[in-house]
Amino acid sequence: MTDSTASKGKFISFEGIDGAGKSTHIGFVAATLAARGKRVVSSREPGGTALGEKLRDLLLHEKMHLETEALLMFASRREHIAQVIEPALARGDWVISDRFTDASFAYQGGGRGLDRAKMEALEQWVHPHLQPDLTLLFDVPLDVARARLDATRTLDKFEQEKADFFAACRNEYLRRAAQFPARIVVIDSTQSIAQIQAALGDILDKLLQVID
Ligand SMILES: Nc1ncnc2c1ncn2[C@@H]1O[C@H](COP(=O)(O)OP(=O)(O)OP(=O)(O)O)[C@@H](O)[C@H]1O
Ligand SMILES: Cc1cn([C@H]2C[C@H](O)[C@@H](COP(=O)(O)O)O2)c(=O)[nH]c1=O
Repeated sequence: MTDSTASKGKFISFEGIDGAGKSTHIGFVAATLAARGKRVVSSREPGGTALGEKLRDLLLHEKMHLETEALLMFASRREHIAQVIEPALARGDWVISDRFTDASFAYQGGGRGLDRAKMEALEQWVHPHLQPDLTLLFDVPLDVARARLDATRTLDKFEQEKADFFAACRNEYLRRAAQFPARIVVIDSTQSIAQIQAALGDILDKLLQVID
């Protein structure tokens, strides 16, 4: 949970393996919150700042050592937290981030095999007192995600990975959902977009009821 003494807004992260469908729903969640009178800041990782977007370009297109990749993800995150997330929460705005630290555990940890303890050390260093209030984990079988990706785009470095990489990412996401059930809500992303939006509406209603 966010540190209530340091922040007044709420922080929602979107997660899932590439092609799970998370980005499709960010606009819907932002519009739902805005209709309920919340000021919303939408952002993404890696990225979200001028420097973070430069790091994103490197991360998504250049080969690099696994630990360099993990460190650059957290470098982008440090900048994102300092420049975007913390100021927005302090103003009372809601922050929606397309990925946050669960992605590092899933991709660099699960997918690439980086020791979880190293990731935990980076997390403690970079954001010891900040966690999303809610994480929406869009979960789909690998073949569904792959078919969605193949239908739509030129693949980046991560999206070109093989099925066993994404299986390990997905397992780590689901392991974390089991570890943090109060924060991470798993959404069956094989459902239609309309069904998912109905489920998201219910989740947001509950979150807003707790607050209002
Ligand atoms: N529930 C759904 N049913 C059918 N198609 C979907 C669904 N959700 C998303 N899609 C389609 O799948 C494709 C990938 O969706 P999207 O870009 O949201 O995935 P993503 O998880 O954000 O991927 P990435 O993390 O790689 O950006 C898009 O063409 C989108 O329209
Ligand atoms: C934050 C973060 C991201 N990644 C990977 C996951 C995706 O393949 C890309 C981001 O692309 P998206 O389509 O915009 O989601 O980066 C990662 O490996 N580790 C991270 O911490």
